[in-house]
Amino acid sequence: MAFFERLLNQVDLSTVLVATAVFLTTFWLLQQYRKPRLPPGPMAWPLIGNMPQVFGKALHLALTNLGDKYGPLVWLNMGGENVLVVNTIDSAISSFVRQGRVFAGRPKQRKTVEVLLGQGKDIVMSDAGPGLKFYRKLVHSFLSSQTKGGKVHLEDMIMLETESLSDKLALVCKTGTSFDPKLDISRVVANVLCMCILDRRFEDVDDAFLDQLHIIQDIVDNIESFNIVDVFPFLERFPIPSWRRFLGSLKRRDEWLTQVISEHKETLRDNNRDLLDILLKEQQQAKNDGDRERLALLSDVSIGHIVYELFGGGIESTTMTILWFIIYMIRNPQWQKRIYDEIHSVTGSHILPKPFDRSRYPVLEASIKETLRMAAVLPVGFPHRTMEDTQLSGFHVPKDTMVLMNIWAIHHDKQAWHDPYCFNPGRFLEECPGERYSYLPFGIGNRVCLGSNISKMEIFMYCACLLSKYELTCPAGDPLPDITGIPGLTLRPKPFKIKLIER
Ligand code: HEM
Repeated sequence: MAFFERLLNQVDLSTVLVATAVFLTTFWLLQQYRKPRLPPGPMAWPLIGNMPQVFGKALHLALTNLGDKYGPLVWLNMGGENVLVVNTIDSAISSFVRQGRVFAGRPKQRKTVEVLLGQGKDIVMSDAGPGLKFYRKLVHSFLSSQTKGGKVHLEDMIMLETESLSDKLALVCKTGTSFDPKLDISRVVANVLCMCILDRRFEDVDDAFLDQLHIIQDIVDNIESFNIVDVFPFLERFPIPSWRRFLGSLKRRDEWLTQVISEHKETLRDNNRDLLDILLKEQQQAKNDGDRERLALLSDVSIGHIVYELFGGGIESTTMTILWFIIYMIRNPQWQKRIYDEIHSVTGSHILPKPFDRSRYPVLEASIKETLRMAAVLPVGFPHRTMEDTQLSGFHVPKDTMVLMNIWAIHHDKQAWHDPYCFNPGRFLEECPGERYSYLPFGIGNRVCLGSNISKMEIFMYCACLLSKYELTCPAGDPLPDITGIPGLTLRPKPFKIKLIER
């Protein structure tokens, strides 16, 4: 005791305060050192997090700006949810490929998705796991069997639709009128997917087709923008107009699918007409085997979701790509002429290329690749989720983090591309040596797009059809079509009209 009394008499108050401050600072620094280091990002506000940094702006552009400031990985908090943004090809490979399984989850479901799926399961919104693996394998093996060379069926389907597009273009060109190409393009895109998946096609003016297009649009709108019911689920009992409209669309989708599935069941034969036949036969097999697990994955509702997702998702992204191609061609007539000359030097006349001959048309192929780079139709892909705690480039990434692959930023990375905002198909023609392929329009890793090959074939044929006979222009007096687009889950071009001039 005497020792402490003597010590206290010798030490003045300021010394005690300094020592305490040093102790607390050291303790805090040690705590910080031991705490897992998260990727860098802007400071988050209580409750709203980093909403102000992205609110009211196109998401892909806001995230790209943050990437310029904070680097390849950006950490955000969106209304309480951890979000990691991946802005470069190297970090995309490190996460989605090298740690493919960990980064393959999908975010937790919200009310819109719950209602969209009902009792069923699907591919796009399903978490990684044996069910998803089973679905992906089935769909992948079917689609790749269709898109490999020598499959007369798919080639015939695409040629048939190309001819129907060609007839339509000839008709419009003859009348000399300008027109919005969206409906004609989406119809031929839809017909190939629909034939492949459901063995049916839509006629030129078909109310059933228009109805399905509206339903798809409504579903996409509701998924991409939070419906008020997602925020306050109890509101689903109230007559909120956007929610009622969404439910109405789902009812019409379900009626259509029930009809298509029951017609297929009644006419099921040994040979497979389409993907739906394959899924229904798998269902039958699971019943025969008494395999309850597989049967649960193959309920009519789940089969309906899978076919509708492939059909709806495929139409939207493929159509948007072709519309962007038209826009870039109108704005860059020198590339139109090069493609026209290429088609004519290979086929020797107005004859169209064949879907499996893409390698013979490098200029057209390069222009399509450059369109996919510039437009980045799915600018931030579909959100992923980490399935467990992990490390990425020396940073800690906790389980259940939402991960956004910023395809837009990767496609416009100044380190990888010279003048990235300039449309230049020469990049894919070895005319710009040294440019790195910071390029993943169809995603990468375990959740990579399942329809890339079929959509590439469709895009190639319809773009060839447009350019093999006509010069694409905008109507006299109209400004050039805009390249900023309408942001959302997909980046859609603003409505525009074209005029065809026969060459
Ligand atoms: C130009 C056209 C297309 C583009 C740019 C595109 C792009 C993409 C992208 C970026 C993803 C997200 C990958 C991820 O989550 O990491 C995706 C997923 C997907 N795509 Fe495509 N896609 C196109 C056409 C199609 C077509 C025609 C189909 C169907 C036949 C299709 C079916 C799917 C499916 C089912 C998924 C989800 C895969 C999963 O969640 O495991 N896509 N696509």
